[in-house]
Amino acid sequence: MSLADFLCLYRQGFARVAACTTPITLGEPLHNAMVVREWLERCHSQGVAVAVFPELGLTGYTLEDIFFQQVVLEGAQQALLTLVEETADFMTVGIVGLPLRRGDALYNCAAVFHRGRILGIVPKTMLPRYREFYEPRHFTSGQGCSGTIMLGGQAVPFGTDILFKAEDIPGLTLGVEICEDLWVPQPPSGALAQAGATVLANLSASPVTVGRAEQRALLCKAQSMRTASAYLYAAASEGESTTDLAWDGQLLIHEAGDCLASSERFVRQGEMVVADIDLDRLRQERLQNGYFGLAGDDGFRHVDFALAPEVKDWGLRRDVPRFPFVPARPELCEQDCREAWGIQVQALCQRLRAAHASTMVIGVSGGLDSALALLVAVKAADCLGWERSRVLARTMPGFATGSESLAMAHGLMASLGVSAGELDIRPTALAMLKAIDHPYGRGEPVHDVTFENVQAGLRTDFLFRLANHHQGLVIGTGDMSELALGWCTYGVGDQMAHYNVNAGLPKTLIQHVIRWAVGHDDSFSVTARTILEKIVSAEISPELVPDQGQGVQSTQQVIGPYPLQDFTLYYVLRHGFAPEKIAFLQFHAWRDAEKGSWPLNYPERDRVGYDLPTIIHWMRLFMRRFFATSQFKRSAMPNGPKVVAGGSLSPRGDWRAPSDGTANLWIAALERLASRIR
Ligand SMILES: Nc1ncnc2c1ncn2[C@@H]1O[C@H](COP(=O)(O)OP(=O)(O)OC[C@H]2O[C@@H]([n+]3cccc(C(=O)O)c3)[C@H](O)[C@@H]2O)[C@@H](O)[C@H]1O
Ligand SMILES: Nc1ncnc2c1ncn2[C@@H]1O[C@H](COP(=O)(O)OP(=O)(O)OP(=O)(O)O)[C@@H](O)[C@H]1O
Ligand SMILES: NC(=O)CC[C@H](N)C(=O)O
Repeated sequence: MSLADFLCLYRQGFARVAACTTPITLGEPLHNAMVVREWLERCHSQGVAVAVFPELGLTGYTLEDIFFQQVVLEGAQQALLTLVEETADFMTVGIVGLPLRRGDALYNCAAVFHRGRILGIVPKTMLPRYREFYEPRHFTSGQGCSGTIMLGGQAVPFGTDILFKAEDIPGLTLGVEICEDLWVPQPPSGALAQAGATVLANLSASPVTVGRAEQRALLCKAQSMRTASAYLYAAASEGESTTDLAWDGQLLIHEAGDCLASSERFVRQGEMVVADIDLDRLRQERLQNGYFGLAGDDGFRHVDFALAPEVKDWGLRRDVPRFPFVPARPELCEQDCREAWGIQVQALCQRLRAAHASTMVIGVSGGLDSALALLVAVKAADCLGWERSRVLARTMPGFATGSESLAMAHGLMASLGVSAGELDIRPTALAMLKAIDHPYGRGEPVHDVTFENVQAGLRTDFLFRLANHHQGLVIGTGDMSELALGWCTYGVGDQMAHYNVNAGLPKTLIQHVIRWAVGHDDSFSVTARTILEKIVSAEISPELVPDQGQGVQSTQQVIGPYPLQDFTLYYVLRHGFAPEKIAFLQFHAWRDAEKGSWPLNYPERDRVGYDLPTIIHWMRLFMRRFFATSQFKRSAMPNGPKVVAGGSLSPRGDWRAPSDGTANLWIAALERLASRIR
């Protein structure tokens, strides 16, 4: 095992796929086959596992009654055999379209071939006969077909019940359908996917009309999402007859609802799109929802082949976002922020009404999380028609509170028109430290976890008693990343609240939601905006340990950079990926600060890269804290809404796990990886 293994996409649960459209000459199968051969050679040299070409591409789709001419049918079959022979050295599985006679019926077929062998023939099921289409005049539907066909003296599997499985690439199983098959209420690919096909290939000859490109994209996107699969679509282009129609050669690759690649249309001389699909993602998705792969005796035939890709760094032809919780595209980021904000406010309003609360109580530190929670509280008050003075905001300086934070907390509270106040926790904290005989109580500079938690605990204590006193609810501020890492003080501490509006938001999203909210809500003043901009730009710190020349206590120096930890959280929580896979993705996303896009407004100074050892270092810490030491805090966490599609950590919702587990398997996997790359 080496770095090349680690970097090889085929060792990390990916497969490279392609959709191609080639120029054809109507009724000249051998010529067309040799063009396909050239494109397959390109696919092979780029490490492509599967390449799909258009419907009836060896002859052309628009031959009409010429399909009944013997020389055409014999020529097509011969062209296929020649193509298969001439591509025998290629790693790529080719899928081409041609008419094939079986008995006394003619079928519109897809031929699937690999390393000199025809793996199977799939006939088209749904034959359109409306408007511009006349397929039943020439072809018989393959519905229910399950047999063989003689090709080049060999019996080849023929039917709509075939799954093509790469025995050496876990999760790479191919199912095939043809054009109209996708346009019907129940496309054959639905059953193919349920029986195990993860990659669905569609050979198409779809004449272009105004608006049809969007319809095709919609169908491909929806089918890939519904079937938790990769959907490859290749439409016919130049060379098809324009007697009554035109041909744009649209190419699409979707994965579970995401568009990974799409082509220019109306190009000449053919085109191809390539993308690396995440087979692990598809398999994990299926494992979680339980609708797939019910049994081996499902009535489908399985044709196995060995892909045998060369093990090397083929690169990764796929965008891996740095921030899985924060889209880099500004309009998508805006959309997510608007949704998150709406969810937080709606959820809080409902709880306040149901609990017949008279006030909201919140501790405001001058930091990021309490700033967002305060904004949400203010907005909920506005929505419920409450005076903002019913939001009881308190800043509570402790032993390490900086003057900047204190000033920002006061400024923020004042600018929002809430009922603001200051509660100095130091005398009570000192009394408590003395009472438990802590060295700090005797004047010694001992700043251990007890010292920290006494402060965090007393703040919470004050807030809860204030809430009792004013018939209020304590609004929690802790975010999802802190919950993932156990970065909060349990029970009598910031882990507890009556209702936590931030529990579903990862730290990397919070700054964007704050920016969005103040930018889109006129009820927040210019002063509030200016203060919030400063809060968003400040170093993240719990301010529990005094600065003694070592600088302000930095959260990310202890628990790692939040961008990396949120990245790991997303893939652990949403996809259940193994550490090595997450490291591979993280490496691609974060290794080069110059490459890829950054979210709008992301500070220049934070645009950094991380090498693999650093990634592994922080992932080790994540795995230990997430799996071994912090679940007990989540198992007892207060109510609060799920916000992001990546998941939530509620023990009543997305994440149910034992409070006494271990992280040994994850740590061991990371140790193995670390020793390989050393
Ligand atoms: N499985 C389990 N089931 C039940 N209880 C378990 C347990 N494992 C440990 N425990 C108990 O829990 C204790 C540990 O939990 P806890 O008392 O919370 O203490 P702990 O997690 O050790 O400390 C809290 C940490 O969070 C940081 N913090 C606090 C507040 C705010 C922020 C912020 O930036 O937002 C950060 C703070 O700097 C400190 O490092 C253990 O000492 C043990 O007594
Ligand atoms: N000085 C303080 N005054 C009032 N409340 C505080 C103070 N310090 C902490 N808190 C409360 O405890 C919570 C956790 O503290 P912490 O400082 O970790 O979070 P934060 O300042 O809101 O945001 P960040 O984690 O980004 O610094 C705060 O959100 C706040 O509700
Ligand atoms: N060749 C076909 O089956 C084409 C029919 C399909 N409805 C389309 O327009 O794309």
